[in-house]
Parts: sequence; structure tokens; C-alpha cells
Amino acid sequence: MHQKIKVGIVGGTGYTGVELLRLLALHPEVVLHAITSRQEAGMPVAQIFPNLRGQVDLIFSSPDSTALTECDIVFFATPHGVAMSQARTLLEAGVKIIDLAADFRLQDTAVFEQWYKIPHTCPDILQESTYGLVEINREKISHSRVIGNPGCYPTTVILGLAPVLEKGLIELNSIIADCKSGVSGAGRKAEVGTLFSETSDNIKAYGVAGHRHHPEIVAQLSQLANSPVSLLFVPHLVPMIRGMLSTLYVKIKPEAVDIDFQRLYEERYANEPFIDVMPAGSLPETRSVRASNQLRIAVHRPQGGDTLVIVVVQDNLVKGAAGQAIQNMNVMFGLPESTGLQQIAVLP
Ligand SMILES: NC(=O)C1=CN([C@@H]2O[C@H](COP(=O)(O)OP(=O)(O)OC[C@H]3O[C@@H](n4cnc5c(N)ncnc54)[C@H](OP(=O)(O)O)[C@@H]3O)[C@@H](O)[C@H]2O)C=CC1
Ligand SMILES: CC(=O)N[C@@H](CCC(=O)OP(=O)(O)O)C(=O)O
Repeated sequence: MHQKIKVGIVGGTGYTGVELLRLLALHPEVVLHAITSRQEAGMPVAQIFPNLRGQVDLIFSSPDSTALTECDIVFFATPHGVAMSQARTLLEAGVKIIDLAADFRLQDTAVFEQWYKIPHTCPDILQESTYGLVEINREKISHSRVIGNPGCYPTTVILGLAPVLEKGLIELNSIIADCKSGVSGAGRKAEVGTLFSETSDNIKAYGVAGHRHHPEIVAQLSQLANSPVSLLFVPHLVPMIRGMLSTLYVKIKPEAVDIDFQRLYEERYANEPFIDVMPAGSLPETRSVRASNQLRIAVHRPQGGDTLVIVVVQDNLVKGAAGQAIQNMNVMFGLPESTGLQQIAVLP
């Protein structure tokens, strides 16, 4: 009988942690071995999260639990800085790591420190890590033992632009990403800005002067374009719980105006199980991906002009976080990529 993958989760009480639990509880190749929380250590998981009753019989342990070193892989669903503080010990014990925060996303430690305001404590581990966007880095991920799972906004922008950047078809100095996120993107911790009375019946832009996802997106887009890219990125908070919609505006290069962009996107993503290029003329909605690992893209060219408008939707907690992390795990362990990730979106 083959061995199942022993999984640990640090930060099992946050939104991405509980989403990992929801998905991994039914993953056929996984055994949940350890789940940590500082606040809830000693408490049965199913007592805090009744949706997991009968599915997960573990008890929360403290984040320094030795049970983590007995795992094959540990997911960090924690704030920035936690994964790098435990990475070395786990790697020495032969455990692979996927960090859902930003400790292993930015290769330039000066840029990391500028945006996250903490020193990077393991640049050597950062150097061997891989940016976990499977549709771009599949081969490298399959040989990696440390993955920086992409941010939610970056996932939509990078996958929305990869086909045109790889082929050098757009101007690199006028890219605009207008992105909207549901409130769960801000996590489960109590904050005035995410109170029901602050976020419902309201929409607002934030981080216009600068957002920590800007350098992450620019680094990846520049790599795809093989040239520096400039980006205007404006995130918005919208009154829904899950979901993200990004509208991307790019200028087509004069020599590319005759390209069939619909076909280009369909061909680029033809073999990608989690990317759906919508039929010409249609527009994706966030509810069409709710609770699923799908990312849907629509490509438009208003009035047949030289601006391409690309609309991308995903569930920020699934393809934007926990689902993408499990997709990475599947690739790292040589499993079919869709294992445990075939949920259909929930309507309404
Ligand atoms: N929400 C989203 O849509 C996305 C989130 N992310 C990233 O994923 C990570 C988790 O996000 P999210 O689940 O929303 O966050 P939450 O605030 O909802 O949860 C954070 C979790 O981390 C634990 N935790 C907090 N501090 C520490 C610490 N110092 N050591 C160990 N555990 C700690 C908390 O539990 P306890 O306090 O009990 O220990 C809690 O379980 C973040 O880095 C976030 O930026 C990435 C993409 C999308
Ligand atoms: C709506 C909302 O607040 N979203 C978060 C981003 C989501 C996220 O968690 O991204 P990281 O993993 O990079 O922290 C924000 O803008 O800070």
C-alpha cells in the first residue's frame, strides 16, 4: 500500500488555514497530521469549525509542536515572517514547505524588507525557493522543497497577462490593473476596517500610493516579458466575502494589432486544468468560481481599438491562496495536479 502525504498546517484558525482544512480533509492522498494555533491550542478543530465535524478529528497544537517535524509537508497560513522563522528546522527534518504569506515570494531581500518592515532571516532558503504559480513554474516546482505561494492579487494579474507578455505583444510602460477583493482577503483577525458596518453597502480603493503586492507583480511580469515592466495597480475592497475580479488594461504594440488574442489565450491555457478562457464576448463573474480552484479569463478589445481589456476572476481563498497551495503540493509530490481540487463553484 502506498503512503499518504502527512500534512501539517501552521495557522489553522485563519481563513486560509480553515480553507486548507476544508480542501485537504477530502484530498485522497493526504493525512492531516498536525494543525497549530496559539489561541486555540488544546481545542478540537471541529469544535471551533463545525463544518469540519466528522471530517477532521485533530486537536489544535501550539506552533512549536514537534508533530510538524514528523510531516512530509507543512503549509504556513500565517502572517509574514512566521514561515522563515521555522523553515530551517523543518527543512533539516526533511519536511517540505509552502508559505501562503510573502516570506518566499520576493527574491530581492531589500525589496522584501522595504515592504514588510522585517529583516529576511534566511536568504539562502529564499534563494532555493520557487514562486508557486504552477501555470508558469510547473517544472521548477516539481523539484522544489520550498514554495512561496503567490499573493491573491498577483495571481490574477500575472495569469491574466502571461500570454501577451511571453509573446512580447503589448507596451510595457502602460499596464493598468484595477482589482477588487472580497473582505475575506484581509483575513480573520478583528479590525475596524473589516467590520460589517464598515464594509457592507460600501466600496473603496486603497493602497493607491503603494501596495506590497505591487513589487511582487512587477517582478513576475518583468521576468515574463524579459524586460522591466511598469504597472499601475489599484486594489479595491468590495462588499462581498469571497472573490476577486481584476480588470487589466494594456496597449497592443502597433506590430501586433492583427493578432487574434482570443485564440492566443485559448491556446496558451488549453492544457491548464484550472484556467478557463471564456468564449469571445462573455464576461466572468466571481460567483462562477466561488469555493473552486478555477480562474476564469475573458479577453476583450473594445471598438476593435489598440487597448486590450482582460477580465480575470478567482476565489481569493482558493486559487488565490489555499487551492493554489494544494495545487503546488500535488506538483511537488508528483500527483495529478487536480487531485482533491475538483470542486465546482457554488451558485448562488
Ligand atoms: N485571505 C486571503 O485571501 C489571502 C491570504 N494570504 C496570506 O495567507 C496568510 C494567512 O492569511 P489569512 O488566513 O487570511 O490570515 P488570518 O489572519 O485569517 O489567520 C492567521 C493565522 O495565523 C495564526 N498566527 C498568527 N500569528 C502567528 C504567529 N506569530 N505564529 C504562528 N501562528 C500565527 C493565527 O492563529 P493564532 O493566532 O491562534 O495562532 C491564524 O490561524 C497571510 O500571510 C495572508 O497574507 C494570501 C493570499 C490570500
Ligand atoms: C482585501 C485585503 O485586505 N486584501 C489583502 C491582500 C490579501 C493577502 O492576504 O495578500 P498577502 O498574502 O500578500 O498578505 C490586502 O490588500 O492587504
